Amino acid sequence: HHHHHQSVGIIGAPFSKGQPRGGVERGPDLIRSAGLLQRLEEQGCAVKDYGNLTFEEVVDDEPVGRVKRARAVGSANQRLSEAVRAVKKDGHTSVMLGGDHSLAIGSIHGHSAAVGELSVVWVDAHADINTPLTSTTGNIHGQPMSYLLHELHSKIPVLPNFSWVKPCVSAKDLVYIGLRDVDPGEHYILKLLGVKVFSMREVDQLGVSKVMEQTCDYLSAKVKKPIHLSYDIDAIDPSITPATGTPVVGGLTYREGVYITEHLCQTGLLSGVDLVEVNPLRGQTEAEAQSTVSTAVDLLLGCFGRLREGNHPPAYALPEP
Ligand SMILES: N[C@@H](CSCCS(N)(=O)=O)C(=O)O
Ligand SMILES: [Mn+2]
Ligand SMILES: [Mn+2]
Ligand SMILES: [Mn+2]
Repeated sequence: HHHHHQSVGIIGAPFSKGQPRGGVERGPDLIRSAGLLQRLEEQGCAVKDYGNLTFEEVVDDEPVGRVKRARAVGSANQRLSEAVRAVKKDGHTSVMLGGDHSLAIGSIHGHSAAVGELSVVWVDAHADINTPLTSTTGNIHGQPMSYLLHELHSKIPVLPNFSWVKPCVSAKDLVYIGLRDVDPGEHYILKLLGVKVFSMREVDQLGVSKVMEQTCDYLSAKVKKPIHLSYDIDAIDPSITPATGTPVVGGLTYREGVYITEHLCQTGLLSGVDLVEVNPLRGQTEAEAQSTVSTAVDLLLGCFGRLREGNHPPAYALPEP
């Protein structure tokens, strides 16, 4: 048999209705064709590709209050939740390739259905914690965390195709890294709930290694829980990853971005990963799309044992003359 660092289950979620810009649904296949699975296997992972989910067409998905495309988003995430739960039940670390960040609703919900309580590390320029009533855009990719937190449950109105969503994360088990574009309503929520936040100011002040040290100390202060890493490619500076829907200057360097995944990998607690918001149509050139996709691949390889010092297969032996 072979030594396997990790057993990885890949789910493609080609979904874009959490936001208005076409192209983000191309993320899963672009990340695959950039060689993700082959590279994971080369570094000693066992990889199972569960393929791309298909989502039901929803007609007449009229706004509910300000919330846009609720029926499509609710339906897609219910399907994703089932799929992630099954991947976890098969014993893999789940990797959900987006698609927009509204997919974190299903991914985290399904992960928690399989493993129970978990910690969430949310790496993003944005907090994505608007409630349906604080959101000014109505785009659900800016709201996913609000549906998942126990502490916000009373602030969530009834939405069509959302009745299946049960809050499953406690505010004390959530850590943000990379924030630099947070709405007033979101900032109020983060302060009210005392959510742990390492904004880009803290990244500058502490450096990424201290941020990761403090993140892991904070999350394991009481009970070590499986970690769900929800990585929005727009956490990285747009000079590196411009092909995304809501780019914000002053982001993480490539090196900081990879350090985050390398560090979480070595905790041995990484249990589910999202990689979202890669949108090739938002790049001005093919090269910009390629840089964005290849960075996404490298971030994922860091989650599963790749080290910049180099790697070699466990069974490696020098060739004899
Ligand atoms: N805060 C804004 C922008 S949220 C950006 C969503 S994402 N998933 O981080 O790209 C909103 O609520 O629409
Ligand atoms: Mn062995
Ligand atoms: Mn974002
Ligand atoms: Mn996001």
